[in-house]
Amino acid sequence: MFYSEKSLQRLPLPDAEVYYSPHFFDVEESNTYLQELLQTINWKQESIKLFGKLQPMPRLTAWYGDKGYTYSGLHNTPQPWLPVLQRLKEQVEEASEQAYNSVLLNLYRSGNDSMGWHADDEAELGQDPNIASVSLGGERKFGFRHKSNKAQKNIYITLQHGSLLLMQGPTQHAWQHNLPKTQRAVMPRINLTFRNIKG
Ligand SMILES: O=C(O)CCC(=O)C(=O)O
Ligand SMILES: [Fe+2]
Repeated sequence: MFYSEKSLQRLPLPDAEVYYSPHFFDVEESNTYLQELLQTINWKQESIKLFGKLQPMPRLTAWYGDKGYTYSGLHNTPQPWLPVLQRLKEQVEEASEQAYNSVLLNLYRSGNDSMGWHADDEAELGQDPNIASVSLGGERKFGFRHKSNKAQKNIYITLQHGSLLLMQGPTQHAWQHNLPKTQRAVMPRINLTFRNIKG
C-alpha cells in the first residue's frame, strides 16, 4: 500500500481534532478482518434503561481489553484480547501514535441498527480522550453535532470499509457524534473503537 492511502487527513471541524483515513486497510485485508470478527467475537444483545424501561440496544456489542468500563450506564467486564484484536490494535497504535488498553465492538446488523447522539467523555477516558475507530463492512453515515454553537451545522461523513477515524484533543468536549439509521439496503457493519481506560 502507498503511504498516501494510509495517511490521515485532518477534518475541518472547529474545536476538535479529528483525522480520517478512508482506506487505512486495503480491501482484501478489510474483508479478512470482517469475516474473522463476525466469526470469533462473542457478540451480545445488551439492553439499556431508557425512560425507566429496559430496551434492547439497536446493535450487538462486545468489550475486550485489560480494564472494566462503564458505558451507556452498563458496567462492562472485558474479555481477554483475541489475537485478531491485538493485530488490529498494533496497527492502529502505530498510525495514531497512541496506546490503547480496551476496545468496544459494535455490530450494526442492518440499516435499522444505529447509535444515538453522545460524546465519549466518561471520566475513565481522561481529560482529552483518544479514540481510534475502525470501520468494516457496509458504509454508513457518521454525524458530528456541536454541543454549544447553534450556528454550526452538523457535519456528516461516510465511514468506508477499512477506514480509520481518530477523535482526539477537545473533540469530545465540543461535539457529539452518532450513527443514524438508514433506509438504504446496507451490508452489516462492524465498528471497533479503541480506547485508553485510566486508573
Ligand atoms: O459505529 C460507530 O462508528 C460509532 C461508535 C461509537 O461512537 C462508540 O462506540 O462510541
Ligand atoms: Fe462514540
